[in-house]
Amino acid sequence: LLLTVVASGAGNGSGEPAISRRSFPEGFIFGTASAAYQYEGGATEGGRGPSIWDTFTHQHPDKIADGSNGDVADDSYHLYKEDVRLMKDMGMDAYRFSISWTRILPNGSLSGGVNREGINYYNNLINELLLKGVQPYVTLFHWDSPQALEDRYNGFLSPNIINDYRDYAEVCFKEFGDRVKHWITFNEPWTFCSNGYAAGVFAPGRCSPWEMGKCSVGDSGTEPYTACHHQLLAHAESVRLYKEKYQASQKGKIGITLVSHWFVPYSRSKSNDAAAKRAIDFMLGWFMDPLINGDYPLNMRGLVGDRLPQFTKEESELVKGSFDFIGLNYYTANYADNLPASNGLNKSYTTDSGANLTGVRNGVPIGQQAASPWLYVYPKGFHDLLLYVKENYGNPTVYITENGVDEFDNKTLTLQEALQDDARIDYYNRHLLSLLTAIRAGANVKAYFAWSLLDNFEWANGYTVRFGINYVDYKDGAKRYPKKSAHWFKKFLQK
Ligand SMILES: OC[C@@H]1[C@@H](O)[C@H](O)[C@@H](O)c2nnnn21
Repeated sequence: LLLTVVASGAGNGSGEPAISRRSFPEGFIFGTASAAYQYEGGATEGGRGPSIWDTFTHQHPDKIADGSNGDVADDSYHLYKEDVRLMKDMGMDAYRFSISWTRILPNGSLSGGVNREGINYYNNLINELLLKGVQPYVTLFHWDSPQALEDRYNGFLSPNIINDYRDYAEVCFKEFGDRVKHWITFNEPWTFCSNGYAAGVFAPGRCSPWEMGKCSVGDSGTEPYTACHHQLLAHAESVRLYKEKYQASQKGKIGITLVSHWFVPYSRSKSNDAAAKRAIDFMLGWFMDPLINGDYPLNMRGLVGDRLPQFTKEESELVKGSFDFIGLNYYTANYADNLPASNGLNKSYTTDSGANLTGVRNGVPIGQQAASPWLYVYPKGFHDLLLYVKENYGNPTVYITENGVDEFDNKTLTLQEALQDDARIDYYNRHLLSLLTAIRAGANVKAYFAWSLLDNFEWANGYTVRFGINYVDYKDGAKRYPKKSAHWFKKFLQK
């Protein structure tokens, strides 16, 4: 009861960890997470080819809050050893990072050639991690599709990408699989397909003309579903390859990372309960239902109709059960009620669920709003989401692959002031407590990765917000400085 009360209510304010790693089951893994385009920089170094995020930021700087890009970012391409030192100093067990597809295959396809300099970079990073006793958890795709495949056949809108992705994954299994024992095929298909093809605010920036992204091309009512259908099939094909050809000898585990908010009915009514259920089906069920049951949720089938692709019998059997673990990213929660009936003309993923989602009810936010406007602090949602997955999807092995909070980049602060991230300590205190209550209620969670090790390029927000446990001084060679939360984690992680 105490843990639940504290997790849902106040943090402990003092900044001291309310709990520590010793409160968690023996062998529970703690780490930090990152992504190639947000961290590496070296965008044209070492033979790397352009991704759709290079194109998107350079062609549409107006779509990035500060007009910035990942050309240099945190310069982890050169500073990765410093990154490993920081995570080791905190006592982290593992590091989740993504491989840039175009650093390995600059033209996207195997036929375009393997870039040995790219292989070398990731070998150096993996070897440095293992030398310092930190386990690598590798994401194969964190939104940075090869521009060459976008040009050749519209990237994930074409089934051609399934083979190219599988070939790319096989190069990684072959080159790194002797040391990498945890593979994540895709990061958040939901975000890639909704922001990239419905809203049009992320690369490749496609959407219907009336959507907020002001896109020149796209269809928000069909393309999100097509792109993510191909991501699910590419995921399943690469899992089949790993299990048939590599898992026996390499003894690793493979899964996929999904994201979901928790959804609270706006008011107690059957109608709003149903709206909350549609909301989670359209965000989490979109992928969990195929992975667990072999088809999309009934809610989606009923509301999206023939705009939602069909799985063949073989595809359904290939996708169903295609994981050793489910990666889950949790940040926030929304209230859900019903969207007013639409004109039925402007079809879009963003309105198909018929659920109206907001962080505020009668003028009161569901929790403290962070710098990112979509992020409201609601730790109870973490517990409730994990119990929902346990009860509705057979309690699969779950790794929390991201959880975290941001503050604004505030240029009026001194460096010392900018390091005082008490709100982040409170966020982690409360969310780790909530996670512990869920584990004690039977949720099958085996790992937790904090987003993020460093401040980094936050997509359409550029560098205007900071998610790091360590501060990055972009005005001084991306120098790293531990924030107060880094010292908090060092205490929390003491064995
Ligand atoms: O927005 C903060 C972070 C991004 O930086 C990550 O790249 C992305 O995986 C994510 N999903 N939810 N929240 N996040």
